[in-house]
Amino acid sequence: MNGLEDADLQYFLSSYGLILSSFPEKGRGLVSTRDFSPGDIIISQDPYVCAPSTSCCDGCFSRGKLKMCTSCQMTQYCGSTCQKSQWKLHRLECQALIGLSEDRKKMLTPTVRLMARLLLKKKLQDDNTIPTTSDDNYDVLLALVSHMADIDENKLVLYAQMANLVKLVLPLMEINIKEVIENFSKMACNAHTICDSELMPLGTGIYPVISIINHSCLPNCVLVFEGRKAVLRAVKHITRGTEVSITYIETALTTTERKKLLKEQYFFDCTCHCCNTPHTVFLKGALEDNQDIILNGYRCKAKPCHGVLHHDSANNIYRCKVCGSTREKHSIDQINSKIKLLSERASRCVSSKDYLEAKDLYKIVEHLQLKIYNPLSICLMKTQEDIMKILIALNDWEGALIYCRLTIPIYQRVYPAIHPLVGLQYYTCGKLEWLLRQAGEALQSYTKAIDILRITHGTTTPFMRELLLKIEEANADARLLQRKTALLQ
Ligand SMILES: C[S@@+](CC[C@H](N)C(=O)[O-])C[C@H]1O[C@@H](n2cnc3c(N)ncnc32)[C@H](O)[C@@H]1O
Repeated sequence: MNGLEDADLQYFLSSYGLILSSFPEKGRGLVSTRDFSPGDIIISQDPYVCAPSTSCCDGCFSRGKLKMCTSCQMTQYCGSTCQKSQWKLHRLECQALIGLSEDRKKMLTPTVRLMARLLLKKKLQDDNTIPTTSDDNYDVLLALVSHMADIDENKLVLYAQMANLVKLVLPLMEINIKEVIENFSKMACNAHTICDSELMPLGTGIYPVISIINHSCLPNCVLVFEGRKAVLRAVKHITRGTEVSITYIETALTTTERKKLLKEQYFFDCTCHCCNTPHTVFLKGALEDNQDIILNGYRCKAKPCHGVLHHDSANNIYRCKVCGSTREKHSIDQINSKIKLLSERASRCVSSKDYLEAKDLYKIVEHLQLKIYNPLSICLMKTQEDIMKILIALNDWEGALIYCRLTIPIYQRVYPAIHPLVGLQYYTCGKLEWLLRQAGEALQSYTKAIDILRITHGTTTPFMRELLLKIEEANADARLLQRKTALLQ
């Protein structure tokens, strides 16, 4: 990016209270030039390009009733407004898609379509068919990191194959294969998954300014999506001069796992506060231990000890730090092998919608996990979540509520207090309680949900308006119930 464009971008960012800065160990990043409070929108941006990965409207990413583009039969819209809004770009894409054989169409992954759209958008901007702005131009994209030197050869071969496919899709365009390969590697570490309000993935987008934001495992901001628009909100007080950060990964992982994932996908060694400070936490109010061992470690078998086990590699055993009792490594390995096999079978049953079998299998997995892992471990949380989803699919609200409630203490341990997933789990809990006519409990859960989600999601989206309505309903019902009880006494 040349000096002038950099100055344009700085000018654009200054209107949001942000400045583009450079960090020796991270490259570029965004720093606040004013204070932000939790819930404040810092910046929102439409994607340079985006592509759905599931059945949703290509314009607004909604999932209601959709109509297929009659020409290419590959792009869907919720109505004519969305179709018109995308027409300039889709007109070129549509012409290309019509010319493809059915076999080629099948090879068009969302990533390949995203790249084709990127090249088409650049062409439209080069031809002045659509405007170029300081935050919506190919040059901002060119400045994104690609980590080309770090990518392994197999990945590069894959990117080259994908670049050739893009060339086949756009035969009338002059395609620079090297540039497309580099763009694929940029996508891998800069693109964002577009999710709905309940964090279900809908597609992928490239947001050139949002992509300048660096990662922290304990970030001060959260990125949510309103349709295709990415909205960055503060989740903590951010004082002037502080770097804004988001998390690139699911943080319900141990430090070792997070570091590995970030290194593999984003090519950096995370040195955030969370990764650098060995966490000492309290379990059952008394025991202190390292966060990683609590989240992924094995538990003491001796009752009523709640100790976690430390690996004694010299003797190939696990030893409890609290009571000293031991467990053989091979017996733990045996149980883990069973867990793995049963989880795979259960997951296959879910894919084939055999929920009853899946439920039974996951319950055995849970039983085995409880034998070796401590009750706050991440793997147990994941199994309990799977069981909850299956029970919801089976309309077993009571069972689902029990599992939903079981996961909340683990959510509270693995996520920061203001995290969309914690808010959404309270929301699910509230919905189940409401279905079971537990208005008072539902009101409490909805209130907890809204306390978090008003910060992460704001209050104006349809999803949040619905939640606010649910709270009103639950409130009215809970008061009615109170009055009835008072009359009976
Ligand atoms: C989406 S980009 C962020 C912007 C990037 N720093 C730049 O200069 O354009 C992601 C890349 O930024 C760097 N990065 C992000 N967060 C980091 C962190 N916490 N520590 C070190 N490098 C980081 C890594 O190179 C990563 O692949």
